[in-house]
Amino acid sequence: MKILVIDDDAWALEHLAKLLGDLAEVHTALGGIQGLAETARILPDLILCDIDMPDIDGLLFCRHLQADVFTKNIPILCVSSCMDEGEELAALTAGAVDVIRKPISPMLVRARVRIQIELCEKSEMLLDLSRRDPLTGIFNRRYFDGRMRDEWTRHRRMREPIAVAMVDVDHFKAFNDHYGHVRGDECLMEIADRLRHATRRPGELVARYGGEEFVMLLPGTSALAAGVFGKRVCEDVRAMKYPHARGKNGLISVSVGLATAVPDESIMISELIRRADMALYTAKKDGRDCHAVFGAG
Ligand SMILES: Nc1nc2c(ncn2[C@@H]2O[C@H](COP(=O)(O)OP(=O)(O)OP(=O)(O)O)[C@@H](O)[C@H]2O)c(=O)[nH]1
Repeated sequence: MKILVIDDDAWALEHLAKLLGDLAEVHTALGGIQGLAETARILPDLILCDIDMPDIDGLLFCRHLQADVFTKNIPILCVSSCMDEGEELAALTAGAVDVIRKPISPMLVRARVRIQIELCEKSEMLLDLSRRDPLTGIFNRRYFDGRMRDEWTRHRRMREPIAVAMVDVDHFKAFNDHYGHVRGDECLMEIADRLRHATRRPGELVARYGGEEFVMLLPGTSALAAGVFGKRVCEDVRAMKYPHARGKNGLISVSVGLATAVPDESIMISELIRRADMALYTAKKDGRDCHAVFGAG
């Protein structure tokens, strides 16, 4: 948890930093301009900002942060030496979450900062929960969709290939029928864990797409590299040696369909996913426990 304290008065700055030092990692900035630079550099979780500063005042500072998508959600506690109701309202309207009065009461400042830290931690937890699949703990489809959109735009700009792998557990209905749903759930958790370990490179991601189907996002991956990846995923799951009485060779296995594209105006994300799905269908038709790359013969 990083707190940035901004004040044009060096003494007040040091006093506040000392007061909060045991609650979080405290950074300081002398004045609004330095405050903006420090915000961009460290992206703090919480900011305490004096209102009355000669370069950029606290209200303008709040508006700057509100206007930027990367900083608009950082809570700002404004510190004011003015007892004016109008200024307090202006600060709250500009985006501050609360206003602290100078001369500060150390106990009240600490209590207010603690509340904000707790709120930050709770919203971080909720954000994480909203991104995850409750059974397996890996990312869910909604998070995958968002990341895919971001990566698609980035790859389009860089004119680089991006690949998607659809991974489907083989004969899973038979697994459930034979061992029951609880064992089925346990099996999905183990497979998710194995797939998570298979995504090693930065930017790679695995998500539960639904039911017994997983999706993997592979940035900067050509068709050739996608094929190598698909083969390794099948091998990794095979190596689990997870018993499946009605599976191929008595073990759990997966089929993997992959598709790759350099994003441009001729193709949409949904088309890439459809191609990966078609490749998955090919892998199932080829006998399962194998991979297929769309368009690769
Ligand atoms: N235990 C458990 N089973 C699930 C879950 N989600 C989906 N399933 C089961 O997964 C099975 C998927 O069956 P099918 O779509 O027929 O596919 P399959 O039996 O794996 O056959 P192939 O894909 O052709 O190899 C169904 O029986 C679903 O009930 C889950 O969260 N937990």
